[in-house]
Amino acid sequence: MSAKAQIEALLALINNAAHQAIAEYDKAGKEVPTLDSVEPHPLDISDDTSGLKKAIRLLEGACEQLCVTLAPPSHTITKRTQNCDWPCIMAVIEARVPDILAGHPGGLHVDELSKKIDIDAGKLSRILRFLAARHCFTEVDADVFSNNRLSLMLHSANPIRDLAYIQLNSNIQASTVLWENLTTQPYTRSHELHDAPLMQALQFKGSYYEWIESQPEKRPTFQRAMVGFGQVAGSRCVFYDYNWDGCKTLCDLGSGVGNFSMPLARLHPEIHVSMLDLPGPMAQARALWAQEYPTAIEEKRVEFIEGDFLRPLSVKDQDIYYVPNCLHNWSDDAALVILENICQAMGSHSRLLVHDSIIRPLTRTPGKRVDIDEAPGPLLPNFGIGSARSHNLDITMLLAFNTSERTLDELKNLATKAGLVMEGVLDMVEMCMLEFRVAA
Ligand SMILES: C[S@@+](CC[C@H](N)C(=O)[O-])C[C@H]1O[C@@H](n2cnc3c(N)ncnc32)[C@H](O)[C@@H]1O
Repeated sequence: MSAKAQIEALLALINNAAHQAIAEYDKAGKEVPTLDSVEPHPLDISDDTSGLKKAIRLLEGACEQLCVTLAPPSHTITKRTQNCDWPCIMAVIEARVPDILAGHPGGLHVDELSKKIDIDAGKLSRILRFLAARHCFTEVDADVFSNNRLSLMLHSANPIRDLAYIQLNSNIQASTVLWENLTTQPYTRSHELHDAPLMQALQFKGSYYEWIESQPEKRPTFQRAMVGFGQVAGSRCVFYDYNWDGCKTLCDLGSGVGNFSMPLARLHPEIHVSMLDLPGPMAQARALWAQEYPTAIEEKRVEFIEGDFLRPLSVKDQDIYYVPNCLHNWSDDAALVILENICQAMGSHSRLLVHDSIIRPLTRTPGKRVDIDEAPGPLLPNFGIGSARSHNLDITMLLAFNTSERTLDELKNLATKAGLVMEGVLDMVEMCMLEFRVAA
């Protein structure tokens, strides 16, 4: 296809995808909010966001490919290497600027803001101006800033803020040693968790989870960040897109505080849930459920198990074993041990659901069966920037854990080695859920 034909095709995709996105907002009962709006749209907090996610994946993929095609390459590369979102977002999170502005709906002059947070007004103004130029905060008058749809995501009451904080903190620190980690001993060819760039940067002799366990004050932020991740990844569409009929017992492995288990227990009170995680998260889970869903505890519909999925599991013969966002934290060897432990606990009726981000192929293989969505040409088959989060997560795993996100084939092969057979794949746009049974 010629460049001109590609450009026309991309413009058509952009037009269609934008109209699909508008239709999703309308369907949710309210039209698309303007960027300076501070009222959440029903779709912002909906569990069922697959339609919007599909439209945005196409839109972002096509817009980026169009810009990269038409802009001089020097422009695009320079733009990417001059990314100053990281330090500016970190500064407004640390200074709690969105929290302060929440008390000033008409906006606050930077001189007043500067007095409240003790940061030089001129420097603060430039940081806010940088972010406002990217639609995070609104400059309502010269040097007067107010919150908007994006900046409210960084308010301390929003778990997306915790996700941003955790990711920025670890990625910024780990990035400073990545090159050294890739090229010097003992890190260069190591796949050990304790040799991850972040652990090197922190000079911590252990893995990421040992680091988190060693700092009780960091645990709540991490678990809230996981709530934020579940929201942004649209994980809850699994409640609508998977058939839960017939499930009476479920073991949620690496459950955290129950991002998945609590809504499931509310939607399906007939299911008994066993949550299993390390002692720190389990203590947090008990406290959270006692506060937010005591009925489930009183009715003995939920069990909290301090455990280690790298050891044989005590919870046997469940209808479903559910592993959300966990395998990517482990090397192939360790992930195989986890899968083998689950396989040994499963009965013939049991199903294992692995819910993770999937790396989609960047090449098309004619004749190969495709179990997950593939983008139409001239987009890259993985939707390009439309799938950016899986690749960002892949690099985040490299930085913090020395591990990776996996392709569908890589996950399938690991599970086969563990004695499992894949029964199906649920493509949830950003995440995938793979269903397995024990091999006969
Ligand atoms: C990325 S978080 C996912 C949390 C939750 N499943 C979610 O999706 O929000 C991974 C979880 O695995 C837990 N974990 C780490 N090592 C573990 C182990 N050896 N045994 C059990 N859980 C573990 C962590 O404490 C953490 O809660």
